[in-house]
Amino acid sequence: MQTSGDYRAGFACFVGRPNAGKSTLTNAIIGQKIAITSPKPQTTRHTIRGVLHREDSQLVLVDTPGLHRPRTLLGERLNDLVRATWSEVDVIGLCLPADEEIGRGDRFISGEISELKATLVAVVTKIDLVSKATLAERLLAVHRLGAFADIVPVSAVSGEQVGTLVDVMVGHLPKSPQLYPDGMLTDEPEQVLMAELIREAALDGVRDELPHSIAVLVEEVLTEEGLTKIYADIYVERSSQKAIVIGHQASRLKEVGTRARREIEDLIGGRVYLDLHVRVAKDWQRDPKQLRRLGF
Ligand SMILES: Nc1nc2c(ncn2[C@@H]2O[C@H](COP(=O)(O)OP(=O)(O)OP(=O)(O)O)[C@@H](O)[C@H]2O)c(=O)[nH]1
Repeated sequence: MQTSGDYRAGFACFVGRPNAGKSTLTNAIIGQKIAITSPKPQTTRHTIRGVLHREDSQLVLVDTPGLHRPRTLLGERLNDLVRATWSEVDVIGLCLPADEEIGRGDRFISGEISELKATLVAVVTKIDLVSKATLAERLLAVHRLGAFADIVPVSAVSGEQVGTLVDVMVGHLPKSPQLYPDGMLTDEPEQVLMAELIREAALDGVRDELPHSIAVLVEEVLTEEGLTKIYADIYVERSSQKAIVIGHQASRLKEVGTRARREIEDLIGGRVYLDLHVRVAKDWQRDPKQLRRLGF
C-alpha cells in the first residue's frame, strides 16, 4: 500500500460520440476485458471500469452513459447523471477518431465538457487507420476545437502511444493516497462473485445434507496470457461433510469444479483454470474470526 509522497491517484473517463473508440481504448489501458456486473446496487454514481495500478499512481477509469439529445424527462435525467459523473472525475479524455472529420457531435460534447473542473485531454483515436498527413490535419483541427491540456494521438489496436496517454492522464491526477487495494481491477467484488458461483455448484444436490455449512474463499486470482487461474478453498465444518463434497474418488468435486469453471468463464468472458481445495474449518459459523475471513 502506498500512502504518501509523490503518489497520484484519481478518476478519469473517456467521452466521445458513438464509435469513437472509447471501449477499445479502455480495454487496451486496463489490459483485460472486464464485464462483470455486480448484483449489488450501485453505491456510487459511476461504474468503475477498471483500475490501473502503477508503482507511483493509480488511475481509475469510470464509465459514463452517452449524452443524448434530451427529448424526454428520462433523457434529461440521464444527461444529469452524465454531467454528475463528469463533475466527479479528475481527467476527461475526449475521444476523436482520426479517420473521421470533426463533426457536430464532437463539437457538442466538447462544448458540454469545457466548463468542468476536470482536466481535458483530447485523444485522437485509431491513428493506425490514417496517413501522417491526415493525422497532422486532424491534430490541427482538434487544436482549434477547444482548450485541451494535452492532445494525444493513439491506436488502441496497435497499442501505439497507449502508454504515453496513460502517462499524460496520470500526470493530471491529484496527489492522493492509493484509492483501491493492490490487484483490484474493478470495484465489482469479482472474487466474491466467483466464490458465490463455486458455492452454488458445491451446494447443488447436497443442499439438504449441508444446508448452511459450506463457505468458499477465493484465495488468489492470477491472469496469464488470457488464462485466469483461480485458487479457491471450499470450507465445511466437519470431515464427514468434506467427504460428501468431495464424493467417491473425488468425482463430485470434479463436477463441482467443471460447473463452477464454466460459469466463471461466462462471467469474465475468458478461459479459466480453477483449483479447488476442500478444507475443514471447525464450526466456522460460530467463530467470528473465521466468519470475517470468509466474508460474512
Ligand atoms: N483500426 C482501429 N480500430 C479501432 C481502434 N479503436 C477502436 N476501433 C474500432 O472502432 C469501433 C468502435 O470502437 P469502440 O471502442 O466500440 O467505440 P466506442 O466509442 O466505445 O463506441 P460506443 O460504445 O458506440 O460509444 C470498433 O469496431 C473498434 O474495433 C483503433 O485504435 N484502431
